[in-house]
Amino acid sequence: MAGGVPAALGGSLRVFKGTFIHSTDTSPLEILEPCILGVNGLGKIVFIETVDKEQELSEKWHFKRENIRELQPRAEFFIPGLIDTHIHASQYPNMGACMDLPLLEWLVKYTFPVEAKFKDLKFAEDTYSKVVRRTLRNGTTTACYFATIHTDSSLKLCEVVDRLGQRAFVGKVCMDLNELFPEYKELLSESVNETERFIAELAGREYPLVKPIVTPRFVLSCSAELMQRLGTFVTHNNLHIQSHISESRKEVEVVKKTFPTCKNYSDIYNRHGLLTDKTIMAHGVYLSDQELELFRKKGAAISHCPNSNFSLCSGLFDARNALNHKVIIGLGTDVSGGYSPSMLNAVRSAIDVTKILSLRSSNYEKLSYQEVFRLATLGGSKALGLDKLIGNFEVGKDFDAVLVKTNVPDSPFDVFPDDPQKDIFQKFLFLGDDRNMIEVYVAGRKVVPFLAP
Ligand SMILES: Nc1nc2[nH]cnc2c(=O)[nH]1
Ligand SMILES: [Zn+2]
Repeated sequence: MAGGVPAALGGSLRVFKGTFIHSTDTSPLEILEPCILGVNGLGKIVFIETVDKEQELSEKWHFKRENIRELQPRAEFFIPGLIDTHIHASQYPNMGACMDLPLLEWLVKYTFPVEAKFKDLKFAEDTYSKVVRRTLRNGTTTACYFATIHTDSSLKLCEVVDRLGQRAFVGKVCMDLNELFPEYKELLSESVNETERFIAELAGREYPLVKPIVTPRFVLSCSAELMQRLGTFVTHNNLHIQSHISESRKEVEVVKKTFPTCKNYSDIYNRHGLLTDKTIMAHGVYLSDQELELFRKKGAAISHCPNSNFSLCSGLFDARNALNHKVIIGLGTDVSGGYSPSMLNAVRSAIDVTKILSLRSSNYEKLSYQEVFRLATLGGSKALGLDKLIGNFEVGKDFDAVLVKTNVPDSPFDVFPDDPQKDIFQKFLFLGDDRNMIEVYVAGRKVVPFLAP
């Protein structure tokens, strides 16, 4: 135990000294160096101050100098845990393959068949262990997962997430329509009842960091009655919701034909009670300004999934326009529409998108790499309604963090003596990978290197 703080004050205190890099509401990139940060036994940040306060802090918090974990100057720094606001754990077997078709054909040929396999609990357990370990070692401390329509296997994902120490929302997928792959769908009543069972059973397990999220797949997979029943259910139980919206041109066209009396795609979810301040919708590539305005009014968020939008040739999401409309934005990998499980890849792809958009109109205001980093951390926390708890290194928040080391033996990039800290960070963002993420913490607990086999 570092310092010897009485258990009543939150158990053993851990103290880290070095560089901390994060975002705030007012600044997309703050490099806090050198700083000293304390984490109590409950995993909460209890102080973060400049090092000149060390003496004062050690008296107040009763820690000794020899118990401080000192980071190597320049080569090591902490960033907040990365937040993947949209990932299909059940599509992990296809990750990196099957990207030769547009969305609607891709779903039928590759995606529904792989998801159907999760009826088998053993397959689910093996696959879910792989995906959670993969995301954790890539610095994803919080993930918002889609599972499949199978309740018990969705609960298995919750169990694996809890065992490995990640923070997550997990959704049992709801879908009562699937003409083109009828083996993979539920009856309307089944979808509602099993969602209720999933939520009740998950609550009973009392996993501290795993929460349920109601998951109608998207408009084309759900009958109006299913959406209505889920909408009523979330309203009564104040639950989170995730789905897909306005991802590809073809999809938007079919949706319009299916709901001819609705104003637009967003209006369909809204009329069924599914667009709330606890909603996160993936993609939103073709949302109109009027729809973005509705998102802002409702407090609903968008998960920007640039790799997927490229890989399935869906389109280019204009994050600047959405931010100008004051819509909350997070970043998502959308595995396996997106081929990478890494949020660093999501950051790079989002930067590519903003640059491509700037080529199309002369005074386009590109997102900076700092702003995109903020989307991957603080933005994600807001999109999931967790910004009081995580997203940056503020006192009172949980310590969800990644310890980055640039000079690991097989580092994918080189640092030069004249590189300022900002450039070292930028090199990590553009070139780093899991080899550089030597420790990952969730709620103060070190979860990488892994806790469990
Ligand atoms: N990218 C993506 N879009 C969807 N729309 C409905 N289902 C899906 C899915 O699994 N992936
Ligand atoms: Zn998706």
